[in-house]
Amino acid sequence: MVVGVLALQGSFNEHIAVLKRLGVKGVQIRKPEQLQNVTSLIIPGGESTTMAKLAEYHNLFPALREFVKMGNPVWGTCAGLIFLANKATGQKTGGQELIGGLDCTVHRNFFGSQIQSFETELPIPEIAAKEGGPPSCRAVFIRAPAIIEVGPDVKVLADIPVSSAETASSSPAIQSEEELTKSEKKVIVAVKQGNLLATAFHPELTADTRWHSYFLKMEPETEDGTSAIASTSSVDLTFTGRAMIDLPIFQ
Ligand SMILES: NC(=O)CC[C@H](N)C(=O)O
Repeated sequence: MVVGVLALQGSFNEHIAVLKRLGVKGVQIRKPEQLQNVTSLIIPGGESTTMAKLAEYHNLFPALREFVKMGNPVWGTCAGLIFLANKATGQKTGGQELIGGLDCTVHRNFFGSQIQSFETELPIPEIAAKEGGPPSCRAVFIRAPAIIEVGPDVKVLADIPVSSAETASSSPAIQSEEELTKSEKKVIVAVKQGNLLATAFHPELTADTRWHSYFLKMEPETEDGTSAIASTSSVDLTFTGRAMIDLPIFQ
């Protein structure tokens, strides 16, 4: 199994390192033709406008849209979530190109700027049910987006009460209460739609490999019907200390 990781900017090496821990090869993707050599793709966090300009420069958008349309498993983390969304609000002047495919509206910097980055314990019932381990994970939000509207075929995997997102209520990014999802003023931070997975936070910056393991199982099964990798229940799930929030890759 070979997983592509879009390597234009951002935390692509961190994703490749987690895949390696799970015994899976991750390859950097910078050119459209490289997508032919992989069956799934991770779009990492970074600076989404910069990533979009680089993707345009390398003429990657048509091939990325085709890759999504073919139903290949694709996981967008943070900026990668923005790439996959059909609609993004809070964009920079002039906007940014999106791949689309994920039937949702994302707010690009919902929680505010870099200094409003935060970490929180996030309940992940679906992931814990499938991957074992604790019922929550340490979620690292860096100048994070959030999903403010989802279509009927989108399954919510995690959300957080806006109040618990520390600065969210004072974040300049929120236009109005109406922008939030209707249910108890929660904001959605992880979804799945068919073979598309999207998280507003960075599992690649923690020691918890369950999100990667969950994504890999979205891969086609092997000939004998087993999943392509073993479960991660034996993996040490303790958090490896302070996340790399100030990394330049997220500036
Ligand atoms: N950590 C991230 O990927 C930040 C994404 C940021 N909201 C942007 O649009 O650039």
